[in-house]
Amino acid sequence: MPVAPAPDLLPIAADGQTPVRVLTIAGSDSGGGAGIQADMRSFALMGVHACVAVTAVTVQNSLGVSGYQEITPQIVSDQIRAVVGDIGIGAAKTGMLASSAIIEAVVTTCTESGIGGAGPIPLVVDPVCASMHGDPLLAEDALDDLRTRLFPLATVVTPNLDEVRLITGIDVVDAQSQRAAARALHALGARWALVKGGHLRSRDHSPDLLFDGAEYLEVDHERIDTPHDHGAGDTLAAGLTAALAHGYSVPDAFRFAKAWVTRSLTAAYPLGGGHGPVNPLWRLTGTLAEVDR
Ligand SMILES: Nc1ncnc2c1ncn2[C@@H]1O[C@H](COP(=O)(O)OP(=O)(O)OP(=O)(O)O)[C@@H](O)[C@H]1O
Ligand SMILES: Cc1ncc(COP(=O)(O)O)c(N)n1
Repeated sequence: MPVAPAPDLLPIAADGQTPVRVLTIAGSDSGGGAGIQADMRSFALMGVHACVAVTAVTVQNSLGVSGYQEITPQIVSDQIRAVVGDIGIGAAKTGMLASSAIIEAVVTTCTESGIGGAGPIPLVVDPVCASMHGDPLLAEDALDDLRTRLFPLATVVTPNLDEVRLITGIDVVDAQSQRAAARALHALGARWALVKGGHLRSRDHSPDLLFDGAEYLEVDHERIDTPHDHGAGDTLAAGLTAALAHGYSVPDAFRFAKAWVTRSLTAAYPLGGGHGPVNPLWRLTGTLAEVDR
């Protein structure tokens, strides 16, 4: 697959005034490291205006998630309609969706709004099932709706290896099983499947694999030695979403997003007594060229 070099930085505003807009449909993290808060930090630093449809409010810190309150499906749909109709968006992403009822509301509203599927607005689906601490963020009985209702709408799905196991039953341990997982995810209806390698804990690398049903594209990076990787998945998906909103192809958006999250991992910081967040604030003084990609 021929791939143009990923942009070092995304252009700030197409017309010099109003930036490209995106929509994140996700949960709030009170600790400020993942979910909507991770998305907003990255989007702001990528020069993208982010609209938000909140799905749930989690009670969370660096040690874990102790509870959450779902937003009603009607209010989730209303948030999406309100911003798509007035502000207009170039791409959207989903994160924590919590329940079958919220998945159904998101699928219905995205479909009628031209988001994902045959619509003109690309949709990145990060199928969040649990936090990095293992605390559930999706009802068990909603897994099938994620697979059968949301995946067919996805331009790209971005599961980590735990989510791959839940969704496909495949245990990814090496390059061969990572390819098998990508094929299984693509067969569920996503146009592109991105199997993230961050949980291949035994490896000294973190290879991510993208598949469009025909060809594989792997973008790898040496593992960064840090326990502070909270929000890494959201940050990768935010990078994809921003680049897609700018009109980049999925492979180019992937290369940009991988460089963005890698650079944000190198700048991650300790916070509280557990896992600190990845840190896109490097963008204020640094460049993507500072990571070897
Ligand atoms: N230690 C690391 N060094 C380099 N890259 C990493 C590391 N950990 C994760 N990544 C990269 O970060 C991105 C997110 O991957 P990961 O598989 O950890 O997803 P995730 O579990 O959804 O993230 P998180 O739970 O941390 O939010 C991927 O591009 C992955 O390769
Ligand atoms: C609201 C919300 N969304 C997503 C995650 C996943 O992020 P992580 O895997 O880093 O815990 C999270 N913990 N909280």
